[in-house]
Amino acid sequence: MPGKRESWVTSVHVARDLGVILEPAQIKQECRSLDDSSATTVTSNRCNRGSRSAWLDLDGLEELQQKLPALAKLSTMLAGLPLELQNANVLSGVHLQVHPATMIAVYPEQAAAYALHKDSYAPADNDPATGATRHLTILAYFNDWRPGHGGELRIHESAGQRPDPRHFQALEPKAGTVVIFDSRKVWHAVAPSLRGDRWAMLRGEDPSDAWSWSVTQTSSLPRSRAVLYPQIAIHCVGALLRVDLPSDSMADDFRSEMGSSVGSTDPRPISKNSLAIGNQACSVGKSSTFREALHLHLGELQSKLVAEHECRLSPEHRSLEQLVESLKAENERLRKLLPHEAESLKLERRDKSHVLRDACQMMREHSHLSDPFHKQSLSPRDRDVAAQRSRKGSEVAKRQASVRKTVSAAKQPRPARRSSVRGTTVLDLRPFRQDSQELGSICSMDHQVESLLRTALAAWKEFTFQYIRDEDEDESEQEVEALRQAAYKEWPEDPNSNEWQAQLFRTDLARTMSGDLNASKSDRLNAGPNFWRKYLVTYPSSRRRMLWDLLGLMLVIWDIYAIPMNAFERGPWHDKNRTDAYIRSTAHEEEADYTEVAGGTIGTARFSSSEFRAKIIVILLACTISIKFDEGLQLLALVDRIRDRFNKRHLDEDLALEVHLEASGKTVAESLDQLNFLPEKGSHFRSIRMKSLRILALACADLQKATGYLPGFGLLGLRMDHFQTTVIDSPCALRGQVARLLDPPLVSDDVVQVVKKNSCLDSLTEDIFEQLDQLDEGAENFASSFRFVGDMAAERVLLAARQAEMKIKEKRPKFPAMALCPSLGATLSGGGFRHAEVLVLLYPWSKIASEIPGLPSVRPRHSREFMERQDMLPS
Ligand SMILES: O=C(O)CCC(=O)C(=O)O
Ligand SMILES: [Fe+2]
Repeated sequence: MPGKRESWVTSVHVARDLGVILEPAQIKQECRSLDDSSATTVTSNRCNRGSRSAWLDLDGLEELQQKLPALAKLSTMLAGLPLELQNANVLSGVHLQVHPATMIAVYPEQAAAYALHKDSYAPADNDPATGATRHLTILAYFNDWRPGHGGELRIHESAGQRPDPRHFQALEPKAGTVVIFDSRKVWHAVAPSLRGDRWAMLRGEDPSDAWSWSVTQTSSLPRSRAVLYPQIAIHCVGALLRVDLPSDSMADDFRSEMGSSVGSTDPRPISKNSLAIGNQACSVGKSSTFREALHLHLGELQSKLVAEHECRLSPEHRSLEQLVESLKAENERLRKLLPHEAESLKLERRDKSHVLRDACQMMREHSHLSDPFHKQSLSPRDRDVAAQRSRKGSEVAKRQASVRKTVSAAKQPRPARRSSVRGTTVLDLRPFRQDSQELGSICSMDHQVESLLRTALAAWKEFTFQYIRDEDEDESEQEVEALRQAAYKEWPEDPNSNEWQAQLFRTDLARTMSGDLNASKSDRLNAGPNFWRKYLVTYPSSRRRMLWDLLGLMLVIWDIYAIPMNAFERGPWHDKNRTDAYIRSTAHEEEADYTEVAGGTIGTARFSSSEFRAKIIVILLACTISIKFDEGLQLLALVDRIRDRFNKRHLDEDLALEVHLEASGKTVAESLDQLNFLPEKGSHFRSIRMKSLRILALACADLQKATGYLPGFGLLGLRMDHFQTTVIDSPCALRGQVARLLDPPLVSDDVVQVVKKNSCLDSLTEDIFEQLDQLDEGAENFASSFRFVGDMAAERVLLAARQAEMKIKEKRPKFPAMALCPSLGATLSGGGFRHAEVLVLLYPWSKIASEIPGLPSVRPRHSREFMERQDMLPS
């Protein structure tokens, strides 16, 4: 039965946690030996970059079994799946053939990825060599995958013809995961593998009989028990095709398999996970046979756990529901009993804490005696003690009755009511609510007894507070509060909240059971090495506590605001005396808006500090940057002016970096008039340079995302042609070319230089120069990287890179030109985009890609209205 999921997900079926069966360690070892012996070759596919693969031939199975037994086993297991699926009637009439070979592929660390694709573009795009149209893709993984390792299989949404590159479901290539999908429908990609080599086994089956095996041929393959498992797991976890097991004999098989894997003959442990999967399967699966099998599995597992935990629950108390019922009855009984007890307690009101303690002790005694577990488990000696305690209890009652007689005008006790008294303890049944299923009963007996008593005590306490409140309405609040706090200290509500408190309680319980009712309070409080901790606990609804919390909240809010603001250099908006400050803040906002528009790419903080709201969108077309503005005329004027002066100065040169501007509202001349622009101050050009790095980084991230992380996309590189450090009359401080660079070398994290606003420019230059100088002529695989935050550090990076390059050119004229490739680093803090960390790679300006293939419409996320205004809608 198909599960109710989004249509694009239903056609992908995933089975996880088959690790026990897949034997990942052995498989991986064999994979490595395969790779080491050069049996793998580089995959020839224009979407696939860097992966290597090999084919395992089913025809030569015997040889394969000898050389690579684990791979052979997994391969036949996967090859057997179509037959199993066909037997189970889940292929809805399609008669599959089976490909006679299985592919094994490795995506080496940081060196491979697979762009968005389908495995079959039937019917138009048949494999020209064979005419085959692949129908079913089967993948199995055996990697020790952890978050951050990359290499996820991305299943993209593809409602229409074109998949949405930003909308996908990522599946981790973890050991034990098997994925099956329709090769003709499902668009998918493999994210770059970031850590460790990523291995996968892949089979593609198709219905054409031109060259493949018939499905039934696979029945002669060795049917290891593993063939059975993925199918079952697929049935239950995916909740998709059909849930009945195909035949009774298979169900029997499964049962016996389960039995043997649970029993002690199998050295491999049944993990908690397999139980969780089982549970999930139970609720999802509809197959009675399968459920039976699972119950069997759970039953055995449970008895194993029970044995392990030495749980001595008698059958009649197994069910927690029963326990709760008896507890409720007990509470009811206590409730009836309490008004009379309270009547006598009233007499001793002068020392209420004392009363409370006595009451609690009585209660404990009571609960202890009526607890079914104790009756059942008490030794004869314990029973004697208990009987003694019971007599003692009735003595107390007698004493209280006699006191009661001496009160001449005893009032009728008020009925206990659930009043809204502040601080009333709510009856706490939490330990019992958690899990009423079989597994719940495996919780330790100690805990149940403790919970039972604690709940009863809570009921008692609740009543006592009510009573006090009812009787002493005239009594001052503080007194009641003091009492409550004393009680709170003595009887913490949650036994698990604090180890020490739990220990205290256990000490109490032990004392109660051994008859030592007179143990003094101070004795108990001083028990344990951490007795002073109680002084740190404040009653939750006390004013002191509330004040404390408020103070904490304010500090947290301040930190959220202040830390990102102070961590880096101060922004120009702090400088009230600078007349050009507003230009910079506008420039800053422009970037903020850019990020907002690019929100799909980077979760950003929006910064809006002034009325200069600039709407900007950057579209990268080949080597031209177009900037479209909506508002923000000051910024517009600034950029316009930069361009004008720039062009005047460099009439004779090609301008690789073109800036197209469009404005609405005032004319440029009008804006220029408004622009209080002081070029000699110069420092705001830092932010312009920084801005160009950031915009490049953003554009690159955006384009990579829009093209589905096509690894072939490369990086956007900036080549500095002209760089002016001291600005005299020209605001043009940076001139360069932007291009897409292919095959940028990878740099490992540990050689990244951190550049600060006060880093020494000369030594930075020297460092880079030395690195460059060590390289061979025409070196292409060189890369140096810098990490920094803020305009001043950006200035240093640009200057140092430029100076080092000039220096090396002087010494070695043939040295290749360098490019800077910015990308956004990890710490995009709350202080705004200005404080985003930028990572800049410096490497040879080579292998330039001339155009970006299939450039998608930029930012489809943006509102239609805005796109219309910006002429962005496709005609
Ligand atoms: O390895 C993977 O996860 C998928 C590989 C793939 O899509 C392919 O080879 O067609
Ligand atoms: Fe694929």
